[in-house]
Amino acid sequence: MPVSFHDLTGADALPEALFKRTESDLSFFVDKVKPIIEAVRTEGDQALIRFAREFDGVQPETFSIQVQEEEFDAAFERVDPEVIESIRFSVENVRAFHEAQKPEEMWWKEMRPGAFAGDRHVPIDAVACYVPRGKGSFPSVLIMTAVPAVVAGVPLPVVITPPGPDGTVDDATLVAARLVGIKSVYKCGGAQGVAAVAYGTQSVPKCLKIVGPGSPWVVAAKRQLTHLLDPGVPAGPSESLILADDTVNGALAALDLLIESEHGPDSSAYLVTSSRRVAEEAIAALPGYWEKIGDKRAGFSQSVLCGEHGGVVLTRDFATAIDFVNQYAPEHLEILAAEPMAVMMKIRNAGEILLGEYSPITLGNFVLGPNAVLPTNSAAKTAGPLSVSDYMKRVSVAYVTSEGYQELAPKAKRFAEYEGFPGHALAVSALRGPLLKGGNNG
Ligand SMILES: NC(=O)c1ccc[n+]([C@@H]2O[C@H](COP(=O)([O-])OP(=O)(O)OC[C@H]3O[C@@H](n4cnc5c(N)ncnc54)[C@H](O)[C@@H]3O)[C@@H](O)[C@H]2O)c1
Ligand SMILES: N[C@H](CO)Cc1c[nH]c[nH+]1
Ligand SMILES: [Zn+2]
Repeated sequence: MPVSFHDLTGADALPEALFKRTESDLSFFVDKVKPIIEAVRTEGDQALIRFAREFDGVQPETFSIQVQEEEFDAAFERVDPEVIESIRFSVENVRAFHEAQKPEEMWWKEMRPGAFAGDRHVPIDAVACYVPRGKGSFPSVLIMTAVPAVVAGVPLPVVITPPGPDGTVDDATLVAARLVGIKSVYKCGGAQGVAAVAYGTQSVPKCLKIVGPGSPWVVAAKRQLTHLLDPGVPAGPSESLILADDTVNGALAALDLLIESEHGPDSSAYLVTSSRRVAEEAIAALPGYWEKIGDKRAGFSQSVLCGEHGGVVLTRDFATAIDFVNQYAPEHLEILAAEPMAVMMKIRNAGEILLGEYSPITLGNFVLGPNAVLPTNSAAKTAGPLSVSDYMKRVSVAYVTSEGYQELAPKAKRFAEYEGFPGHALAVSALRGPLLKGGNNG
């Protein structure tokens, strides 16, 4: 299968079609998730068990939706100590990054003499972290979604994730949950999992917000339930751009192009370069890499890189390659260039930017510290990575003294009269003074 090659050296404009993701059209999934959501709303746990059997192939007769203590213990027994060590390492870095990012509990400043105003940051009461498990298992996503919940101080952080056919949650995901400090893990994924935390069931607590990436089933359900559940950073199928200038080894660019292309056929991944040599070296290197990653992942990577949502883009010059990045607004961007920092300053739209040959996307996905749950489908034009602030809301606070009131009240009264609100005006009129504990100083 040939790698999709888009030679834009003669093109006047960048073709819109290249900016499309599989997520762009969710109509098929939207219709299909409606009855699933309705079944969870009306039947609760019974529907979750039925869908776990239907969509996740769960076999055992008895099946507890909530993960039990002994299941966490058994997971620690089964997971390779080196994997546990990598999870610990990741948790440490991700926690340190998010602690540094945590907003202060409260700030305020004196706006005018005697008039103080600021913000308090208050954790959201209950947040669900979605950890996917379809085409793979994602303990790293548990870390990325649950660590900031714990750092933010969310009173009820819960994890939902699809069960495997044996009715258990992925072992490493349970190890990560315990190391992060998460106690409540529920075996439900897909649209039914999203519906469970939106409505609450006999086992699953109702949450106010859901964070974390997922398949189109998950994304479609989140969109249907926005009136009940804040859907958080829009994170769909993984996607990446590798931006390379003419100083780069094309085989290295191809190696890093491979990374996100192996997630699934719904992913997107392009190498964008103004160097024909880099493009040709990359295209030549890919088949050798596919041979090394097994049939399943090679199949996913090929369907992306040889299909409509990936491949190699050759632009007429490097400025056009940078334009491509800004219009595409990728989830992950890796810059391979002689001066990656200088190039970075020209990028306006990307979820994350990894700079240089020693910062492959893999490091960011797993262990570096920044959050790897990032906006997909061009949402990076307006949104950023998942962060501690996503688990908190701001509450404005203000306090006005008698002195401050004297200056503010007449100005506010004029506004109220102009906007036609006599009640607002009355509250700051001379009527107020005699009603105050402090006497007639209104
Ligand atoms: N943006 C990020 O940070 C990030 C990180 C990791 C993964 N991802 C993306 O998340 C996605 C994970 O998807 P996944 O499939 O591996 O796991 P998933 O858990 O999101 O989806 C699997 C679930 O989908 C449901 N489902 C599957 N087929 C169905 C059907 N025919 N009808 C109804 N429901 C069905 C089932 O409930 C199943 O449990 C991928 O697209 C991957 O690229 C993104
Ligand atoms: N690339 C994903 C975010 O788009 C994160 C991840 C987890 N595991 C592998 N990759
Ligand atoms: Zn990845």
